[in-house]
Amino acid sequence: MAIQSVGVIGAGQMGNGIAHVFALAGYDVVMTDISADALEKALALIAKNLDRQISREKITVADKEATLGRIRTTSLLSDLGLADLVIEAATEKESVKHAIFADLVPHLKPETILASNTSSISITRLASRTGRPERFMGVHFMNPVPVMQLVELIRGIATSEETFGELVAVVEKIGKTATRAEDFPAFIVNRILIPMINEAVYTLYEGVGSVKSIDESMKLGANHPMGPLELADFIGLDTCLAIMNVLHDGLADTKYRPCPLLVKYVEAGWLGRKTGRGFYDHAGPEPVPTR
Ligand SMILES: CC(=O)CC(=O)SCCNC(=O)CCNC(=O)[C@H](O)C(C)(C)COP(=O)(O)OP(=O)(O)OC[C@H]1O[C@@H](n2cnc3c(N)ncnc32)[C@H](O)[C@@H]1OP(=O)(O)O
Ligand SMILES: NC(=O)C1=CN([C@@H]2O[C@H](COP(=O)(O)OP(=O)(O)OC[C@H]3O[C@@H](n4cnc5c(N)ncnc54)[C@H](OP(=O)(O)O)[C@@H]3O)[C@@H](O)[C@H]2O)C=CC1
Repeated sequence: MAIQSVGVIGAGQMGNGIAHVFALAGYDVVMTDISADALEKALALIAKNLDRQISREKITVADKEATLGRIRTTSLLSDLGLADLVIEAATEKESVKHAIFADLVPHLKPETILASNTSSISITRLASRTGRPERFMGVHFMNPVPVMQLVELIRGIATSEETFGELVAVVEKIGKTATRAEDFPAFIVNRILIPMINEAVYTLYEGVGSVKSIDESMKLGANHPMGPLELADFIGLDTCLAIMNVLHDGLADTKYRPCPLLVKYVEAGWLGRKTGRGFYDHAGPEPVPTR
Protein backbone atom coordinates (compact mmCIF):
# COMPACT_ATOMS: atom_id res chain seq x y z
CA MET A 1 0.00 0.00 0.00
CA ALA A 2 1.40 3.46 -0.85
CA ILE A 3 1.30 5.58 2.31
CA GLN A 4 0.16 9.13 1.49
CA SER A 5 -1.74 10.31 4.56
CA VAL A 6 -0.56 10.16 8.18
CA GLY A 7 -2.51 10.59 11.41
CA VAL A 8 -0.69 11.83 14.53
CA ILE A 9 -2.24 11.34 17.97
CA GLY A 10 -0.85 13.60 20.68
CA ALA A 11 0.38 17.12 19.90
CA GLY A 12 2.96 17.42 22.64
CA GLN A 13 6.73 17.59 22.37
CA MET A 14 6.93 14.65 20.00
CA GLY A 15 3.64 14.86 18.12
CA ASN A 16 4.36 18.32 16.74
CA GLY A 17 7.76 17.21 15.46
CA ILE A 18 6.34 14.06 13.85
CA ALA A 19 3.65 16.11 12.08
CA HIS A 20 6.37 18.58 10.97
CA VAL A 21 8.65 16.02 9.34
CA PHE A 22 5.86 14.12 7.55
CA ALA A 23 4.20 17.27 6.19
CA LEU A 24 7.59 18.66 5.08
CA ALA A 25 8.22 15.38 3.22
CA GLY A 26 4.91 15.79 1.32
CA TYR A 27 2.51 13.64 3.33
CA ASP A 28 -0.98 14.88 4.26
CA VAL A 29 -1.15 15.03 8.07
CA VAL A 30 -4.11 15.05 10.46
CA MET A 31 -3.05 15.73 14.05
CA THR A 32 -5.29 15.31 17.09
CA ASP A 33 -5.02 15.84 20.83
CA ILE A 34 -7.43 15.86 23.77
CA SER A 35 -6.33 19.42 24.44
CA ALA A 36 -7.27 22.09 21.87
CA ASP A 37 -4.63 24.31 23.45
CA ALA A 38 -1.96 21.68 22.73
CA LEU A 39 -3.03 21.61 19.06
CA GLU A 40 -2.76 25.38 18.78
CA LYS A 41 0.66 25.40 20.50
CA ALA A 42 1.83 22.57 18.24
CA LEU A 43 1.00 24.48 15.03
CA ALA A 44 2.81 27.57 16.34
CA LEU A 45 5.86 25.47 17.28
CA ILE A 46 5.91 23.79 13.87
CA ALA A 47 5.86 27.23 12.19
CA LYS A 48 8.71 28.38 14.47
CA ASN A 49 10.79 25.29 13.76
CA LEU A 50 10.21 25.68 10.02
CA ASP A 51 11.46 29.27 10.37
CA ARG A 52 14.63 27.89 12.04
CA GLN A 53 15.16 25.75 8.95
CA ILE A 54 14.51 28.73 6.65
CA SER A 55 17.04 30.85 8.53
CA ARG A 56 19.64 28.13 7.98
CA GLU A 57 18.60 27.92 4.30
CA LYS A 58 17.59 24.28 4.66
CA ILE A 59 14.10 25.02 3.24
CA THR A 60 12.38 27.93 1.45
CA VAL A 61 9.44 30.08 2.55
CA ALA A 62 7.37 28.26 -0.07
CA ASP A 63 8.34 24.92 1.53
CA LYS A 64 7.12 26.23 4.89
CA GLU A 65 3.78 27.39 3.48
CA ALA A 66 3.25 24.10 1.63
CA THR A 67 4.15 22.15 4.78
CA LEU A 68 1.70 24.05 6.98
CA GLY A 69 -0.93 23.64 4.25
CA ARG A 70 -0.62 19.85 4.56
CA ILE A 71 -1.33 19.78 8.30
CA ARG A 72 -4.90 19.59 9.56
CA THR A 73 -5.82 19.46 13.25
CA THR A 74 -8.94 17.93 14.79
CA SER A 75 -10.35 17.04 18.17
CA LEU A 76 -12.06 13.97 16.67
CA LEU A 77 -10.15 10.69 16.63
CA SER A 78 -12.56 9.48 13.91
CA ASP A 79 -11.10 12.10 11.54
CA LEU A 80 -7.98 9.93 11.37
CA GLY A 81 -10.07 7.13 9.82
CA LEU A 82 -8.83 7.69 6.25
CA ALA A 83 -5.14 7.84 7.17
CA ASP A 84 -2.84 5.17 5.69
CA LEU A 85 -0.54 5.31 8.73
CA VAL A 86 -1.43 6.47 12.25
CA ILE A 87 1.33 7.27 14.76
CA GLU A 88 0.35 7.54 18.42
CA ALA A 89 2.49 9.99 20.43
CA ALA A 90 0.40 10.50 23.55
CA THR A 91 1.50 10.28 27.16
CA GLU A 92 3.85 7.39 28.10
CA LYS A 93 1.16 5.53 30.01
CA GLU A 94 0.12 2.09 28.76
CA SER A 95 -3.53 2.50 29.78
CA VAL A 96 -3.76 5.78 27.82
CA LYS A 97 -2.34 4.13 24.69
CA HIS A 98 -4.65 1.09 24.89
CA ALA A 99 -7.66 3.40 25.33
CA ILE A 100 -6.66 5.48 22.31
CA PHE A 101 -6.30 2.39 20.09
CA ALA A 102 -9.62 0.97 21.31
CA ASP A 103 -11.39 4.21 20.32
CA LEU A 104 -9.48 4.59 17.05
CA VAL A 105 -9.43 1.11 15.47
CA PRO A 106 -13.16 0.94 14.55
CA HIS A 107 -12.66 4.00 12.30
CA LEU A 108 -9.58 2.70 10.45
CA LYS A 109 -9.34 1.14 6.96
CA PRO A 110 -8.32 -2.55 7.13
CA GLU A 111 -4.96 -1.85 5.48
CA THR A 112 -4.01 1.10 7.71
CA ILE A 113 -0.80 0.64 9.70
CA LEU A 114 -0.94 1.57 13.37
CA ALA A 115 2.26 2.69 15.14
CA SER A 116 3.29 3.94 18.56
CA ASN A 117 6.08 6.42 19.28
CA THR A 118 6.38 4.89 22.74
CA SER A 119 9.79 5.25 24.40
CA SER A 120 9.69 1.92 26.18
CA ILE A 121 6.37 0.06 26.33
CA SER A 122 5.98 -3.45 24.86
CA ILE A 123 4.93 -3.22 21.20
CA THR A 124 3.64 -6.79 21.38
CA ARG A 125 1.34 -5.89 24.28
CA LEU A 126 0.15 -2.63 22.67
CA ALA A 127 -0.57 -4.53 19.43
CA SER A 128 -2.35 -7.44 21.14
CA ARG A 129 -5.64 -5.60 21.68
CA THR A 130 -5.85 -3.73 18.35
CA GLY A 131 -7.15 -6.63 16.25
CA ARG A 132 -4.35 -5.86 13.73
CA PRO A 133 -1.08 -6.96 15.39
CA GLU A 134 0.43 -7.82 11.99
CA ARG A 135 -0.01 -4.15 10.98
CA PHE A 136 1.28 -2.66 14.26
CA MET A 137 4.82 -1.29 14.82
CA GLY A 138 6.92 0.74 17.19
CA VAL A 139 8.17 3.82 15.29
CA HIS A 140 10.33 5.61 17.84
CA PHE A 141 11.41 9.15 16.91
CA MET A 142 14.04 11.09 18.89
CA ASN A 143 13.60 14.54 20.44
CA PRO A 144 13.70 17.10 18.78
CA VAL A 145 12.20 15.25 15.82
CA PRO A 146 13.06 17.74 13.04
CA VAL A 147 16.75 17.51 13.94
CA MET A 148 17.45 13.98 15.21
CA GLN A 149 18.42 11.53 12.44
CA LEU A 150 17.36 8.28 14.14
CA VAL A 151 14.07 6.43 14.03
CA GLU A 152 14.08 3.17 16.04
CA LEU A 153 11.81 0.55 14.39
CA ILE A 154 10.48 -2.09 16.75
CA ARG A 155 8.43 -5.08 15.54
CA GLY A 156 5.91 -6.75 17.81
CA ILE A 157 5.98 -10.56 17.80
CA ALA A 158 3.17 -10.55 15.19
CA THR A 159 4.26 -7.64 12.97
CA SER A 160 4.40 -8.75 9.32
CA GLU A 161 7.42 -8.43 7.02
CA GLU A 162 5.26 -6.27 4.71
CA THR A 163 4.45 -3.77 7.46
CA PHE A 164 8.10 -3.59 8.49
CA GLY A 165 9.17 -3.02 4.88
CA GLU A 166 6.60 -0.26 4.36
CA LEU A 167 7.87 1.61 7.41
CA VAL A 168 11.51 1.27 6.41
CA ALA A 169 10.53 2.96 3.13
CA VAL A 170 8.60 5.72 4.96
CA VAL A 171 11.55 6.50 7.26
CA GLU A 172 13.78 6.81 4.21
CA LYS A 173 11.25 9.10 2.46
CA ILE A 174 11.23 11.53 5.42
CA GLY A 175 15.02 11.63 5.23
CA LYS A 176 15.84 9.80 8.45
CA THR A 177 17.78 6.63 9.31
CA ALA A 178 15.99 3.57 10.65
CA THR A 179 17.61 1.17 13.06
CA ARG A 180 15.95 -2.00 14.26
CA ALA A 181 15.48 -2.83 17.95
CA GLU A 182 13.89 -5.98 19.34
CA ASP A 183 10.75 -5.62 21.43
CA PHE A 184 12.21 -5.58 24.95
CA PRO A 185 11.75 -2.85 27.58
CA ALA A 186 12.93 0.60 26.36
CA PHE A 187 14.43 -0.93 23.19
CA ILE A 188 18.02 0.33 22.56
CA VAL A 189 18.33 4.13 22.97
CA ASN A 190 16.39 4.44 26.20
CA ARG A 191 17.74 1.18 27.68
CA ILE A 192 21.10 2.94 27.65
CA LEU A 193 20.26 6.66 27.90
CA ILE A 194 17.57 6.85 30.59
CA PRO A 195 19.45 4.82 33.23
CA MET A 196 22.31 7.27 32.61
CA ILE A 197 19.94 10.18 33.29
CA ASN A 198 18.62 8.34 36.38
CA GLU A 199 22.23 7.94 37.56
CA ALA A 200 22.72 11.70 37.11
CA VAL A 201 19.69 12.30 39.33
CA TYR A 202 21.21 9.91 41.94
CA THR A 203 24.45 11.92 41.70
CA LEU A 204 22.44 15.04 42.55
CA TYR A 205 20.33 13.26 45.21
CA GLU A 206 23.43 11.93 47.02
CA GLY A 207 25.09 15.34 46.91
CA VAL A 208 27.99 14.27 44.70
CA GLY A 209 27.44 17.38 42.58
CA SER A 210 25.10 20.27 41.88
CA VAL A 211 22.87 20.50 38.81
CA LYS A 212 25.42 22.85 37.24
CA SER A 213 28.50 20.74 38.00
CA ILE A 214 26.84 17.49 36.87
CA ASP A 215 25.72 18.91 33.52
CA GLU A 216 28.95 20.82 32.94
CA SER A 217 30.98 17.68 33.72
CA MET A 218 29.19 15.60 31.08
CA LYS A 219 29.13 18.38 28.46
CA LEU A 220 32.85 19.17 28.83
CA GLY A 221 34.00 15.73 29.97
CA ALA A 222 32.05 13.49 27.57
CA ASN A 223 31.14 16.00 24.82
CA HIS A 224 27.42 15.56 25.38
CA PRO A 225 25.48 18.36 23.58
CA MET A 226 23.24 18.70 26.65
CA GLY A 227 23.99 17.71 30.24
CA PRO A 228 21.93 14.73 31.52
CA LEU A 229 19.75 16.89 33.78
CA GLU A 230 19.21 19.51 31.05
CA LEU A 231 18.27 16.62 28.76
CA ALA A 232 15.89 15.20 31.36
CA ASP A 233 14.10 18.58 31.48
CA PHE A 234 13.98 18.53 27.67
CA ILE A 235 12.54 15.00 27.49
CA GLY A 236 10.12 15.52 30.38
CA LEU A 237 10.73 14.14 33.90
CA ASP A 238 7.40 12.27 33.74
CA THR A 239 8.56 10.47 30.61
CA CYS A 240 11.97 9.69 32.17
CA LEU A 241 10.27 8.24 35.25
CA ALA A 242 7.79 6.25 33.14
CA ILE A 243 10.69 4.69 31.21
CA MET A 244 12.58 3.80 34.41
CA ASN A 245 9.43 2.13 35.76
CA VAL A 246 9.04 0.12 32.54
CA LEU A 247 12.68 -1.01 32.82
CA HIS A 248 12.39 -1.79 36.55
CA ASP A 249 9.14 -3.76 36.13
CA GLY A 250 9.96 -5.31 32.76
CA LEU A 251 13.49 -6.49 33.59
CA ALA A 252 12.86 -7.11 37.33
CA ASP A 253 16.29 -5.75 38.22
CA THR A 254 16.72 -3.26 41.10
CA LYS A 255 19.49 -1.50 39.17
CA TYR A 256 16.66 0.20 37.30
CA ARG A 257 14.97 1.57 40.41
CA PRO A 258 14.02 5.21 39.80
CA CYS A 259 15.85 7.77 41.95
CA PRO A 260 13.53 9.01 44.77
CA LEU A 261 14.40 12.60 43.80
CA LEU A 262 13.10 12.01 40.26
CA VAL A 263 9.87 10.61 41.75
CA LYS A 264 9.55 13.65 43.99
CA TYR A 265 10.02 16.14 41.14
CA VAL A 266 7.32 14.36 39.11
CA GLU A 267 5.01 14.26 42.14
CA ALA A 268 5.53 18.03 42.47
CA GLY A 269 4.58 18.49 38.80
CA TRP A 270 8.08 19.78 38.08
CA LEU A 271 8.33 18.02 34.70
CA GLY A 272 10.99 20.20 33.07
CA ARG A 273 10.64 22.48 30.04
CA LYS A 274 7.03 21.51 29.41
CA THR A 275 5.87 22.80 32.80
CA GLY A 276 8.52 25.51 33.07
CA ARG A 277 10.40 23.92 35.99
CA GLY A 278 12.41 20.76 36.56
CA PHE A 279 16.10 20.60 37.41
CA TYR A 280 16.14 24.07 35.89
CA ASP A 281 13.74 26.99 36.11
CA HIS A 282 12.89 27.74 32.47
CA ALA A 283 10.87 30.91 33.12
CA GLY A 284 13.63 33.39 32.22
CA PRO A 285 15.84 33.92 29.12
CA GLU A 286 18.37 31.40 30.47
CA PRO A 287 17.59 28.19 32.42
CA VAL A 288 18.52 28.54 36.12
CA PRO A 289 19.43 25.43 38.19
CA THR A 290 16.84 24.70 40.89
CA ARG A 291 19.27 22.79 43.16
C1 LIG B 1 13.10 9.89 25.44
C2 LIG B 1 13.01 9.10 24.20
O1 LIG B 1 12.14 8.29 24.03
C3 LIG B 1 14.11 9.19 23.13
C4 LIG B 1 14.80 10.52 23.02
O2 LIG B 1 14.43 11.37 22.29
S1 LIG B 1 16.17 10.74 24.01
C5 LIG B 1 16.69 12.36 23.64
C6 LIG B 1 17.51 12.38 22.37
N1 LIG B 1 17.89 13.76 22.10
C7 LIG B 1 19.05 14.29 22.53
O3 LIG B 1 19.86 13.61 23.13
C8 LIG B 1 19.23 15.75 22.22
C9 LIG B 1 20.57 16.21 22.69
N2 LIG B 1 20.71 17.65 22.32
C10 LIG B 1 21.10 18.04 21.07
O4 LIG B 1 21.35 17.25 20.18
C11 LIG B 1 21.22 19.52 20.83
O5 LIG B 1 21.29 20.19 22.07
C12 LIG B 1 20.02 20.10 20.03
C13 LIG B 1 20.04 19.55 18.60
C14 LIG B 1 18.69 19.79 20.70
C15 LIG B 1 20.17 21.60 19.96
O6 LIG B 1 21.41 21.80 19.35
P1 LIG B 1 22.15 23.18 19.66
O7 LIG B 1 23.41 23.14 18.92
O8 LIG B 1 22.17 23.47 21.10
O9 LIG B 1 21.14 24.21 19.07
P2 LIG B 1 21.20 24.92 17.69
O10 LIG B 1 22.56 24.93 17.09
O11 LIG B 1 20.48 26.20 17.91
O12 LIG B 1 20.27 23.98 16.82
C16 LIG B 1 20.82 22.97 16.05
C17 LIG B 1 19.68 22.57 15.19
O13 LIG B 1 18.63 22.11 16.02
C18 LIG B 1 17.45 22.92 15.84
N3 LIG B 1 16.80 22.94 17.14
C19 LIG B 1 17.37 23.29 18.29
N4 LIG B 1 16.50 23.08 19.29
C20 LIG B 1 15.36 22.62 18.72
C21 LIG B 1 14.08 22.22 19.20
N5 LIG B 1 13.82 22.25 20.50
N6 LIG B 1 13.14 21.80 18.34
C22 LIG B 1 13.42 21.75 17.02
N7 LIG B 1 14.59 22.10 16.48
C23 LIG B 1 15.55 22.53 17.33
C24 LIG B 1 17.98 24.25 15.33
O14 LIG B 1 17.00 24.91 14.60
C25 LIG B 1 19.06 23.70 14.40
O15 LIG B 1 18.34 23.09 13.32
P3 LIG B 1 18.94 23.09 11.85
O16 LIG B 1 20.35 22.54 12.01
O17 LIG B 1 18.01 22.24 11.06
O18 LIG B 1 18.90 24.53 11.47
N1 LIG C 1 9.79 13.47 25.25
C1 LIG C 1 10.70 12.82 24.55
O1 LIG C 1 11.90 13.19 24.49
C2 LIG C 1 10.28 11.61 23.79
C3 LIG C 1 9.05 10.99 24.03
N2 LIG C 1 8.70 9.88 23.29
C4 LIG C 1 7.40 9.23 23.51
O2 LIG C 1 6.42 9.96 22.77
C5 LIG C 1 5.17 9.97 23.46
C6 LIG C 1 4.76 11.40 23.73
O3 LIG C 1 5.76 11.99 24.53
P1 LIG C 1 5.78 13.58 24.68
O4 LIG C 1 5.41 14.22 23.39
O5 LIG C 1 7.08 13.93 25.32
O6 LIG C 1 4.59 13.80 25.74
P2 LIG C 1 3.86 15.16 26.07
O7 LIG C 1 3.37 15.03 27.45
O8 LIG C 1 4.71 16.32 25.67
O9 LIG C 1 2.63 15.14 25.04
C7 LIG C 1 1.66 14.13 25.11
C8 LIG C 1 0.41 14.75 24.52
O10 LIG C 1 -0.59 13.74 24.39
C9 LIG C 1 -1.80 14.28 24.90
N3 LIG C 1 -2.72 13.20 25.26
C10 LIG C 1 -2.84 12.58 26.46
N4 LIG C 1 -3.84 11.66 26.39
C11 LIG C 1 -4.33 11.72 25.12
C12 LIG C 1 -5.36 11.03 24.42
N5 LIG C 1 -6.09 10.10 25.03
N6 LIG C 1 -5.60 11.36 23.13
C13 LIG C 1 -4.87 12.32 22.51
N7 LIG C 1 -3.90 13.04 23.12
C14 LIG C 1 -3.63 12.71 24.40
C15 LIG C 1 -1.35 15.11 26.06
O11 LIG C 1 -2.38 16.02 26.46
P3 LIG C 1 -2.38 16.48 28.00
O12 LIG C 1 -1.02 17.13 28.24
O13 LIG C 1 -3.53 17.43 28.06
O14 LIG C 1 -2.56 15.21 28.81
C16 LIG C 1 -0.16 15.83 25.45
O15 LIG C 1 -0.58 16.97 24.71
C17 LIG C 1 5.38 9.14 24.73
O16 LIG C 1 5.02 7.80 24.47
C18 LIG C 1 6.89 9.25 24.95
O17 LIG C 1 7.42 8.17 25.67
C19 LIG C 1 9.51 9.35 22.30
C20 LIG C 1 10.72 9.94 22.04
C21 LIG C 1 11.20 11.09 22.79
